[in-house]
Amino acid sequence: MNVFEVRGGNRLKGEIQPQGAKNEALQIISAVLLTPETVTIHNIPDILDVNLLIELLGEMNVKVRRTDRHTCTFQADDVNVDYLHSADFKKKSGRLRGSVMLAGAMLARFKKAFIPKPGGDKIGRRRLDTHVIGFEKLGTRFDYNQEDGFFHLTADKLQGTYMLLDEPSVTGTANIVMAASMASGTTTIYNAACEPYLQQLCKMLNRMGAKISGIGSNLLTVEGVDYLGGTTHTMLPDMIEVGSFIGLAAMTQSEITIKNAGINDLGIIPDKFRQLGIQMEFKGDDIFIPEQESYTIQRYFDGGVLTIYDHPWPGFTPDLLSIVLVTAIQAHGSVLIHQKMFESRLFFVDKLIEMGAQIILCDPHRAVVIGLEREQRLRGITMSSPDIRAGVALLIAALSAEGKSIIQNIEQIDRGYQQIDTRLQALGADIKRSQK
Ligand SMILES: CC(=O)N[C@H]1[C@@H](OP(=O)(O)OP(=O)(O)OC[C@H]2O[C@@H](n3ccc(=O)[nH]c3=O)[C@H](O)[C@@H]2O)O[C@H](CO)[C@@H](O)[C@@H]1O
Ligand SMILES: C=C(OP(=O)(O)O)C(=O)O
Repeated sequence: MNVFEVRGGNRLKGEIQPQGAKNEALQIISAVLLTPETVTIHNIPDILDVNLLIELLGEMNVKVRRTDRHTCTFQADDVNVDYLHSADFKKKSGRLRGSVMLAGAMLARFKKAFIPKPGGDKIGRRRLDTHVIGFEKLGTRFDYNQEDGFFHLTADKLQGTYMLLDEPSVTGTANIVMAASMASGTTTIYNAACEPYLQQLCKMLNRMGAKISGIGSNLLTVEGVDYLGGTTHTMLPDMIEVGSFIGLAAMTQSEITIKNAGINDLGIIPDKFRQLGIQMEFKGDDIFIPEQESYTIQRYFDGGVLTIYDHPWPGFTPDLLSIVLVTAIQAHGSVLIHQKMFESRLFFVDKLIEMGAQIILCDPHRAVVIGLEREQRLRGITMSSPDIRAGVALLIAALSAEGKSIIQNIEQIDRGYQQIDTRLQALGADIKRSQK
């Protein structure tokens, strides 16, 4: 088992560039199944989840050629649909959430798909109803196998229709859009998710010949086409990494420049960190975060305590709430963190409390952070990373703490952050990966 050994307290300095977006990559790479032609993808993050998805495509007989570490060419001209029945697929696909999105593309092209019991973060119930009901509305039959947790999906033909999604599920919308792109007639998807990940997917599909309008809104119209062709796509910078680096800079009192941050696609993210009192300057597409001795959490106009909560895009992404929470630990003032979507994503605060943070966990969804105002440092401890974002939040806490911390289960961090140890070492962080 790999662990990170962290000695906290160093101020960091320098430039860091975000990787390509993980959650976009999982959609885009699934979409290569929609065409027998070549698809070239740039800025692919070199992380566990994405590498596993690429491996799965290889096992399905998709020709994969890595031209460099972050560029791959895919050609799905001889897909082995039967691989999806194999024990190997069940095992591997169950290790990441993104594998569910193979289904939309498979249905569009082969009228047959499986949704595995998905992996991904164990952060509470993560239902797939929106995906399956959307497919059903397009004319798909499904069979749910209680034993293996697999949905078996088949269709004679996909027929466009109107649908109002039960919730704006990110991977669900991606799946339905991919299936609808090659259905007969027009599909209208209302209450669609509209994260930049999805905007990027829709733009890519349009370049392949799809007819999707309403991109960036919660009302997508997809006119089905018979055939999609090859294309080239470049992933946006990972907005969750950008947010993580902003939080890291504030907690460790560091001066950091986030290069090529993709500012136009960050939505409300910079504003949420500004509400914590963090200063930042946009210089072209870079974000400069100055060293700040202190930062003060804003209050509402009426003096009320600030609440930061998650909401479907363009609201604040749930994937950054753990980072906001940890960043508030050394602020002046208090904030209520309300994680509405996931019911098990806040339990990692136990470790932060053990390190000396002042946090009240009100219930599984809400925690109040009372800032320490840098009057007292956190203490290093041994802890285990429960999910990707909590893992990085703990890493930020450890880098700001006094003494040594050991972070176990770092595979969780590696799922989503590319060589985070070496990249942070380059900024002056004392972090070592070792086997225990
Ligand atoms: C691979 C990938 O892209 N993963 C992201 C994707 O997961 P994923 O697509 O799995 O998440 P969903 O958007 O389906 O929703 C996540 C959970 O939140 C609940 N829910 C969703 C929408 C809503 O308005 N209210 C609500 O309560 C759902 O019931 C579900 O349990 O989107 C999540 C929500 O942004 C992110 O945390 C994940 O990082
Ligand atoms: C929850 C996340 O990922 P996944 O959906 O892959 O588990 C995340 O990226 O924060």
